[in-house]
Amino acid sequence: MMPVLEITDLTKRYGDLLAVDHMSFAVEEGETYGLLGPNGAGKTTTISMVVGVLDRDGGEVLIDGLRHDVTSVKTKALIGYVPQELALYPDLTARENLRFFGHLYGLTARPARMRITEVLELVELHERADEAVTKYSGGMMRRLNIAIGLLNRPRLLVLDEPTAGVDPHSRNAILESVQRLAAEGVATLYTTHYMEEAERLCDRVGIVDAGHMLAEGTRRELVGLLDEHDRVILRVADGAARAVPTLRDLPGVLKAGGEDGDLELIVNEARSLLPAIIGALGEAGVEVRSVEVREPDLESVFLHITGKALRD
Ligand SMILES: Nc1ncnc2c1ncn2[C@@H]1O[C@H](COP(=O)(O)OP(=O)(O)OP(=O)(O)O)[C@@H](O)[C@H]1O
Repeated sequence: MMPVLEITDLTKRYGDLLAVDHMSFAVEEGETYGLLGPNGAGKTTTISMVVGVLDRDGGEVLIDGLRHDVTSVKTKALIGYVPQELALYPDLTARENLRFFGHLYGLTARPARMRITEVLELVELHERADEAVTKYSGGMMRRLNIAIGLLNRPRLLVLDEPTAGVDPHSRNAILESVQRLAAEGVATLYTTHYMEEAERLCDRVGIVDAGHMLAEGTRRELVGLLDEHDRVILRVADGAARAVPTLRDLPGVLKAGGEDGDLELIVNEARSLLPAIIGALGEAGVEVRSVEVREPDLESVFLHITGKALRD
């Protein structure tokens, strides 16, 4: 299958600064790809070149296999771009804003009306669509900005830090919209410096720092780069030592130990093993009081690769 977006050796200089250095990756249909990196890593510069608002100094961008740059009209029509800055008319209602932008995109009245209803529902603003945008919260404005980016039914949706600084309700609405769009086959390129969000939303993540793509893959693949495993810590009523041999025999348990009221296990995949662990303890007559799972995460991966924390 041909990827919706394929970039090769994308490069950008600002004077002496190599802001993006031979960046390459691809995003498939229905895939959500996250660029994860700290401020200044080059995420915005990369996606500005991807969408064609910024000239590149080197490399190639293909959208649906077609060469794409700042002057490409045909490929630009395949992209929905939602920048960090809001571009809205505050005195108009959400629906009027959408009508205005729909007109700019060349949508005629009837299809526009239908599409506007669809995108309003997608970002969960339909109930407040006829209020002036001045009355909206920051998160609602961000959702309206996304709705505008969706008007032209993009094949590729590009979102630059869409949840930065928004309230939890809007954040959820945004993440759910992206998930629904992915189910419809939209390819999404997403930048964030929130590790949890990249983990929850993205099928694959590219870890970037100082203009470089340091590693990419699924969460599992990236965590697999670490020499770390999941850890399960159980607090039990009594008989901890008695349970240890039983636990060691469970498939997927690499190490088990315990004394007093605590048991600690090193396992392959904690979440899928928990029922077996708790079941085995029950059979051994050991009562479990609490369970804690510690999994290595993308933050640990970033730390491992760069030697520094993702957030300052
Ligand atoms: N127009 C510009 N002129 C000069 N330097 C720039 C320009 N735009 C960005 N830079 C620099 O390029 C580097 C990458 O910036 P970029 O905005 O792409 O990073 P980012 O990962 O998107 O960070 P943020 O999350 O803060 O947007 C930074 O060092 C930044 O200071």
